[in-house]
Amino acid sequence: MTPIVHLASPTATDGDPARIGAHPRIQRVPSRDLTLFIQRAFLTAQDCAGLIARIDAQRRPSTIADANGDQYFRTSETCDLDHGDPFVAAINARLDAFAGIATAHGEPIQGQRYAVGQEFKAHTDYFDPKGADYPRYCSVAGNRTWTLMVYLNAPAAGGATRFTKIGKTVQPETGKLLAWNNRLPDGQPNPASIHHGMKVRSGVKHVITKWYRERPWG
Ligand SMILES: O=C(O)CCC(=O)C(=O)O
Ligand SMILES: [Fe+2]
Repeated sequence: MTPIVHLASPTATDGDPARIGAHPRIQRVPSRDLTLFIQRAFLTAQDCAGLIARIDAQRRPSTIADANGDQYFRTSETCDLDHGDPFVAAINARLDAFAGIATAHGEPIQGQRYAVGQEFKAHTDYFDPKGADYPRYCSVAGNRTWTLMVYLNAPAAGGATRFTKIGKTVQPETGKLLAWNNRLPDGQPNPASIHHGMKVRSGVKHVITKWYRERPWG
């Protein structure tokens, strides 16, 4: 079990790279074009196992916005984690504390599961403001701002995350967190945040994804 830690909920509406960069054991990926942080062992193996069990119990086919005609663009499965579950709520509080962003600005955590051959081709997490699905996904809460993603395990082969524009590939590792800003300093979407969840070659890969919004969610 995750110890119950009472974290003060942050009040900021956006992530602050200086604050995130000051966390212990944090690494910043050198890039002029993207603010991207890595922290190994953000979650324990026990936390990860608890999340994997919940994801496996509740999964559905993953979806994308702005369908592009490629039915193999995102072939994984997704789980909408239940935030009424105290275990999930505790992990959510830790993600918010890490991001330094008010809980109200976060979407519920999702789990993603990739079997052999499954992937999520190169995409951005923000919604294209000119895309047909933008009003549907963004009219209330605005666009996505920061992404936090945690690998829950390391598949036997494959499943890296490749940031194609900045030329950085991150290997899955149990409990390793990635955090990046999907926006430029002026608030516009940052195309250099494009990334590819590469095919799993052997084993199964699980991650959680946590997205923050410009305005409160829901
Ligand atoms: O699984 C990965 O490595 C990337 C996942 C991802 O990019 C997403 O869910 O938006
Ligand atoms: Fe993504």
